[in-house]
Amino acid sequence: MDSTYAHILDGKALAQRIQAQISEEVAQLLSTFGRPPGLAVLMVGDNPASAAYVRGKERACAKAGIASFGHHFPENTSQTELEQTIEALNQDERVDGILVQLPLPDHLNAVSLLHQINPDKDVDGLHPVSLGRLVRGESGLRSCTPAGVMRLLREYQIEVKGKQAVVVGRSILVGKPMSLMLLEADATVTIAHSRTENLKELTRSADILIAAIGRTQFITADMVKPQSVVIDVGINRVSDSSGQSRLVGDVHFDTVREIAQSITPVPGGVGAMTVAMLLHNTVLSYKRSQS
Ligand SMILES: Nc1nc2c(c(=O)[nH]1)N[C@@H](CN(C=O)c1ccc(C(=O)N[C@@H](CCC(=O)O)C(=O)O)cc1)CN2
Repeated sequence: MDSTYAHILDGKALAQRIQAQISEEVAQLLSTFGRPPGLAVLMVGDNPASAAYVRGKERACAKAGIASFGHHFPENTSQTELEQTIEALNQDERVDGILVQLPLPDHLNAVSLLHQINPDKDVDGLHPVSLGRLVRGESGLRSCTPAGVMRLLREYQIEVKGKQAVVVGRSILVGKPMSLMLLEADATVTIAHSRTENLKELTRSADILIAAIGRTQFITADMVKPQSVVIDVGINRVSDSSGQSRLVGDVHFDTVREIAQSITPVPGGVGAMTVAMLLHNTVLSYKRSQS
């Protein structure tokens, strides 16, 4: 590796290692308790990106020996039908985890559906009870993407305690839980967003910068503190001049890697960790139901 470039935090390789460990654990749990952990995924419509993520989750479950129960609904499905399905899954003893793939079509109320999931099966960590446990620092199911970031930082032995962390983005899926998890790990946390004034001043103060703003290559080298850790949560599909499409993050990787100490790539960084953490949460929920 050229020493002037940042160290690459390889989420894909780490996710594969975690998933291999989960497979071994699932085999043991199956022989002890006589059934595998189960994950139900609800998907509405045929958004191609969501369909690809759901397929990825189902493939990962199959590889780990986790039973997956796919519920794929047409675009015009009603709120009531989804509520009834969630209620049935809440009662289903084969199902340890339930998730609603986001985003949902506009006519559906995602928040109300997420509230209906039994918090003990909330493997996406998006139910108010799960988020409340996070706020209080109690153990519980943590949202997958920020949990994946924390695991990456831990595995690469990146010190979080006492560091200045700036999270750019305030979504319920990433920005808010990410900030709370960093706080839980004793970082000094600032949340920035699209309305933040003097954003560059803030991001340049970050020892750990989390980009989760949903804007293609928004974080440029002049916004980054030299020798900092840059975590890119963005996933944006772009087309080049020849019409070829590829994924890029919220960070301008080619320039930022010249000044950061460590950086996650896109693809191959945080995204892969999301699925590994989902499997982790499903197994955690299963083990709790057996004890
Ligand atoms: N209910 C949920 N909906 C959504 C979530 C979520 O955590 N829960 N997150 C995203 C999408 N997502 C999982 O659902 C997800 C995103 C990215 C990846 C991933 O593996 N990315 C790879 C690239 C994959 C590719 O080539 O397309 C990477 O970054 O390396 C997995 C899952 C929104 N919805």
